[in-house]
Amino acid sequence: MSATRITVRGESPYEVVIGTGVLEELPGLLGEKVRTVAVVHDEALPEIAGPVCKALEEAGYTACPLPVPSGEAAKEIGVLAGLWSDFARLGVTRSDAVVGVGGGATTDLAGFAAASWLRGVRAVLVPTTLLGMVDAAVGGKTGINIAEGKNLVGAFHPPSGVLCELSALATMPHQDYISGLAEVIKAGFIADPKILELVEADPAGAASPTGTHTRELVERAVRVKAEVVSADLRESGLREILNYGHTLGHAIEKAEDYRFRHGHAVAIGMVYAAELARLTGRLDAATVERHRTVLTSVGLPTGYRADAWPALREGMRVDKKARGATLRLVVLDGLARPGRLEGPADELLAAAYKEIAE
Ligand SMILES: NC(=O)c1ccc[n+]([C@@H]2O[C@H](COP(=O)([O-])OP(=O)(O)OC[C@H]3O[C@@H](n4cnc5c(N)ncnc54)[C@H](O)[C@@H]3O)[C@@H](O)[C@H]2O)c1
Ligand SMILES: O=C(O)C(=O)C[C@@H](O)[C@H](O)[C@H](O)COP(=O)(O)O
Ligand SMILES: [Zn+2]
Repeated sequence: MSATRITVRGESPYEVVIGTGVLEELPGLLGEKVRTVAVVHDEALPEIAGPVCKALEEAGYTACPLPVPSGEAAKEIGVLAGLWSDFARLGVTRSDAVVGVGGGATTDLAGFAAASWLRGVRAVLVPTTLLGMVDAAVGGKTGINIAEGKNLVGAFHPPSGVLCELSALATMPHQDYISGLAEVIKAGFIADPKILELVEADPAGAASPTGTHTRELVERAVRVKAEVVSADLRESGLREILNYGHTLGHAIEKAEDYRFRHGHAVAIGMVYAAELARLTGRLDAATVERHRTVLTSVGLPTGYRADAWPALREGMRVDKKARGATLRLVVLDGLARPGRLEGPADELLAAAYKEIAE
């Protein structure tokens, strides 16, 4: 089957290329002026980074592999500083490029390294996880974590291209795969209910990289993300909807010292947001229950420890959608009708948490 191309519009439009056997398209996404390519890759993925470097070398580029720690351990200032030193040693100039190969943690880091080096060099991303393909690599949000909160340091730096080689998904650990499925389901609730129908019709297939509808789920979620970021790159309004479930989700990740999968935290956060919407009369109980059933059907969590509430309430204060002391959450006014809950009272926030507390 030929590759699918989804264009992200904006100041510098770029393509998300989705398919099997698409690595050969990488040079085309880099452009002709580039000479040195810093290939920032998850250290656990030499079998993917190797062919990427080979494709670049064969196309005449100088590919320099730069392995970084797997997972969230990559999104740390020390790792970023190490990359800056590597770029200096390799002589990466403004006409060169960074290629990020790995899951969302790796591409968030690689993207931010590209954004910050010489005030911005070209980045092309090769996501290797479901989450990376449907969400992290698309849209230009890059960054790292600090102890005070998730993604608190970063930049908007859209890539010049995104290459989703679907065969990479075959080796993904199941829990990491369903973590990505949480973001796919998020796209279903905020914008494309057909996604929910596909997951509900075959939860086991949805939770597998070889499911009948894997490619359709990836493409639908990428289209949702591409449409939103094309309209609002810098999150001045519409883009906030992609943050559905993230206000509590990020607080859970922080409380767990970033050792809790992002998608699992977002799954819990979506049920929390749905309960908030129900308690404020926006969402019917059936749609709240639909959150629980669809997430549970693919093995995702929908509740969290009761005693964690004080820490989570505190953690939510650094949410990027807040304005001053006013917390703002994305909630649904109905299926695929995202709205905002502005300045909720503490009692309301606590009452919704009681509904998901275990
Ligand atoms: N920038 C954005 O818009 C955006 C969007 C969503 C999420 N994110 C971020 O993405 C991160 C999560 O990304 P993730 O879920 O991809 O996790 P990840 O990058 O931490 O990868 C998860 C695990 O999968 C392994 N892995 C990656 N690809 C593999 C493959 N093909 N085969 C076998 N193992 C593989 C990794 O080594 C790691 O152990 C979080 O930091 C989150 O904040 C960013
Ligand atoms: O692209 C966006 O915008 C999103 O909010 C997508 C989220 O899935 C993603 O986790 C993002 O990194 C969260 O951004 P943040 O600004 O809340 O850190
Ligand atoms: Zn997310």
